[in-house]
Amino acid sequence: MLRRVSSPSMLNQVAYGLNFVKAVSTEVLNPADAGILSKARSPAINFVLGGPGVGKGTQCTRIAEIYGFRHLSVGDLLRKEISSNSEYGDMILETITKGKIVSSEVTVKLLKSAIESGENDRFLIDGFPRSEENRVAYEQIIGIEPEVVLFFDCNEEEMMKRVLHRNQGRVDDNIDTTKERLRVFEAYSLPVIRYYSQKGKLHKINAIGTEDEIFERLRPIFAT
Ligand SMILES: Nc1ncnc2c1ncn2[C@@H]1O[C@H](COP(=O)(O)OP(=O)(O)O)[C@@H](O)[C@H]1O
Ligand SMILES: O=c1ccn([C@@H]2O[C@H](COP(=O)(O)OP(=O)(O)O)[C@@H](O)[C@H]2O)c(=O)[nH]1
Ligand SMILES: [Mg+2]
Repeated sequence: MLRRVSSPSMLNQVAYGLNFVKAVSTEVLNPADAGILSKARSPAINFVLGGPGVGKGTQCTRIAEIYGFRHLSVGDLLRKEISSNSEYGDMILETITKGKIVSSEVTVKLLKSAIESGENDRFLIDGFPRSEENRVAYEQIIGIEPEVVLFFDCNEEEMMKRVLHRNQGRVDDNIDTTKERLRVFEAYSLPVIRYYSQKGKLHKINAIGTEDEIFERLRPIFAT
């Protein structure tokens, strides 16, 4: 169970230059919880990164099914919060609609409970961390080093085309929000990708091709 304290945020949001939505709660996770999952276990974590519409969700579904991972789309976790009328729902909807990044305080809390729930201990975390600030918050609160970080690489024209053809009724799948998501990806997510590249954990995948072709590029990473 996460407790909260009302002291100033332990995450130096300004230092990471994030444009936080003003309405976001100032509550923070208690540092006493940092790095500790409440169940005595050590899950295996893999991150799946890439711009909007690049095919993260599509490939995660396949990898999860064939190689027995639990697929956690952080975007889906946030959308569930909106539809369940949680206290954060309005703020999350506003942030997603603008194509910005939701506060780590909320995202990491949701991710932590999702990791703690269920039986499967091997995770594909899809679409997170989206910024260096997300990454640092994850390290402080969850603290499990990812084994593999996938980066799906694709040109912006193709990503825009895929988003606009996605047809899932998402508030953010329109030209203007997707332009902003592409800008946010470049400004905030690429530094995370560079970080894991420098750590030798990054697997860059060419995301151009058929779904089958891309899955074949992923097999060698997981079929060990
Ligand atoms: N290799 C591919 N070629 C063309 N379209 C694709 C490919 N992979 C996925 N798509 C389609 O592109 C859209 C975005 O895919 P999705 O998996 O939701 O991406 P992401 O999770 O990265 O935003 C979906 O409509 C999906 O069916
Ligand atoms: O860790 C995350 C994951 C998602 N989002 C928000 O949720 C949106 C949709 O994310 P998702 O991963 O579902 O989009 P995709 O990249 O798959 O199109 C993003 O643009 C962000 O506004 C976020 O703030 N933090
Ligand atoms: Mg997705």
